[in-house]
Parts: sequence; C-alpha cells; structure tokens
Amino acid sequence: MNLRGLELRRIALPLVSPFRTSFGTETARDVLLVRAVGEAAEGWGECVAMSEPLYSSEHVDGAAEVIRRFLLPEVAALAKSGELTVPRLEAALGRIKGHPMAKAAVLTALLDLSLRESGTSFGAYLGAVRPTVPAGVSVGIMSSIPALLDAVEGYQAQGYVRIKLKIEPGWDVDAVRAVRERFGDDLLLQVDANTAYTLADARHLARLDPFDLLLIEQPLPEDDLRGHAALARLIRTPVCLDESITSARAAADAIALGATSVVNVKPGRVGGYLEARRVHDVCAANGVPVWCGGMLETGLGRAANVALAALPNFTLPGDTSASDRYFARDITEPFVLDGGHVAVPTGPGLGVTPDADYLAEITTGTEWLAL
Ligand SMILES: O=C(O)CCC(=O)N[C@@H](C(=O)O)c1ccccc1
Repeated sequence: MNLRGLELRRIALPLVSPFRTSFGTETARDVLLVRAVGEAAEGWGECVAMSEPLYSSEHVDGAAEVIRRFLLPEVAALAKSGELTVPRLEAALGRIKGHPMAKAAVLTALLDLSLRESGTSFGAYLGAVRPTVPAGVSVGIMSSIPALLDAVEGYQAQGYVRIKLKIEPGWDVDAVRAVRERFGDDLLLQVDANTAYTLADARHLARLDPFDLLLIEQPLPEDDLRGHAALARLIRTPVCLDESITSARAAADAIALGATSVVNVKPGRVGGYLEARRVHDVCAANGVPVWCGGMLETGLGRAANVALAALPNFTLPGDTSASDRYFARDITEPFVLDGGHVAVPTGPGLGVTPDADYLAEITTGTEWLAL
C-alpha cells in the first residue's frame, strides 16, 4: 500500500428528525472522515464519535487530535519502513491506550484503500456469507405515545423487520405496551436503555417480561458486568450489551460472567472491523448471537457495517437502516430498503464513494496530514 497521506475532513449533516436517547438528543451529525490517499486509489474511514462524550469517552474534536498527534506517527513509521499493512498498524496502535473510534476510522480508511487497490470487497475480505442483510430500525424517545405509534407505523410500512425502542426511566413499560398492543405479538421488538438504569430497577424492568422482547440492551452502566449478571437472573428478557463490549476479551468476560446473552457489535466501539470480527468469532464460539449496532453513520460507515452484518453469526437484524432513516441526502449512493433488507455492496473496498460535489458543499473543515 503506497500511502501519500491522510486527510481529516469534517462534515455537517442535518438529521431528518431529532433523535432522542437516554443521554441526549441529536439533531445533526458533526462527522470526522479520514481519507487515506494512495498513488492510484483512496480509502475512507468514518469516525463515529459524537460531538460530546455522552455515548462513550470519545468526542469528535478529541478523535481528530488523537489521530493528528498520536496515530499518524505510527502510520508514518510503518509506511516509511515499507511495512504498512492494516494488521501491522492495528498491532502498532495497541501501544496507544483507548481511543477506539479514532483508531477505527484510521484503520478503516487504510483497509478501504488496500481493498480498493486489490479489487476486493469489504464483505469478501471480512467473510460475508449473504448478499443482503435484514434491516432493523432504532426509534428514539418521543414526545408522546401517539407520536411513537405513528413513527413505528411508518417504519413498519417501509418494511423494517425489527423495531428498537430507546427507553429511559419514565419512558419504558407504557411505550412498549402501547407498541405491542397496536402492532401485535409478531413484531420483532427490542429496547435500548443506554445505561439509564441500576440494579435497583430490576423489579421494574421485569415488568417488560410479558412483552416478549428480543432483548434489553445495556440497561446498566457500561462497567457494571456484575450488575448485568445479577439482573439477567432476575428478568426473563435476554440482556444484550453494547457500551460494555469494548473488545473481544470484554465479550468473552461478559459471556463467562453471565452478563450478556446477545451482543451488539459496533466496530467504532471496539477499535475497528478486525476487532469487530474477533467479537463476532468469540460470540459464535460461545453460542451467543450478535447483531450490528449503529452510530448514525453516513453511507461510508453504513457500507462497512452492512458488510460486517453479513457474517455468519449476525443472526439478529441490526441497526443497518436505509440512509433516509437519518439523512435527506447521504454522501454516498443511498442505502435503500428492499423487502426489509439492505444489499451488501460488492464493489472494491467499501463499494460506495462519496459524491465529491455534495461532500464539498457540507464540508466544514479539511486538514492534510502528510506522512
Ligand atoms: O441506526 C443507527 O445508526 C443508530 C442506532 C442507535 O440507536 N444507536 C444508539 C446506540 O446507543 O446504539 C446511539 C445513538 C446516538 C449516538 C450514539 C449511539
């Protein structure tokens, strides 16, 4: 891989509607993209860090600084020695503590570059086994139950095969009951608490048991594996972890402790797609199903996630929604729903390319990082 340098590009994309979770409300994405420029091709990585450190400890300005000051020198050193490969870079970045989303963006840009140069698709490289993946959709906390039911009805009409409801104390049992009563028992339904509860809420969370949910995602704080294991013994709804699963080892520990029986795989949270595949493999070895989480990605991150979601042990629909769930216009060819599924790109690398004119229009800053 002949790398000339990396470009950091910040873009601003409004969301089609506010997206409220237990930790805040998103109305627009402030996205950091990494472009890896080679001699004959370029690769893209999308950093999923948000503007503020509310989902995890990373935030987009901090990720740019970490890439600029600490990750770039590792890339440059390997490039200068002629030994730059993604596995070697992933190992070299291990000496930098934390910052998985920043690392994932750089590793993905370089992986995309090398795959475009070799003409290999992301799906083929990762081990995809299906040409399309079933699409779930994430529904934010709404202003009222009627508004929630309207939103769910709209998504169901579009063909989404699974509904995920964001919940928090005060917006949980009533919301789930209303959706169940309106849409019936066949609707694949799950909830996501984003760490909003404590073990003291176990009896309250057990009131979700009658609604036959696929899972309850990250009910307790990300560092409370013991609490999740205790909760899993007190409720019938399967416990799924998101924020807690920061690596394949963390997944193995959570499974061994009985803290999780389903895992949300998010490449940005674990430091990239190679580690995301390791999480997939560890879960498969333990008979734990996984699904692909989302971080409101543009078509670039969405393409990588859809390819990942086509691996064998991704047996539950992921948050791999169509582009128009979040964006009036995506920066790449939009992902569309077809029979409740989205197609895995087959072109080299990510298989999608940003529209240069639109990208220029929404760019709020660029920075060239020479090696
Ligand atoms: O469809 C998507 O991309 C979003 C899925 C989703 O709900 N993501 C949640 C999450 O906690 O999993 C999230 C929302 C906002 C910011 C970060 C994460």
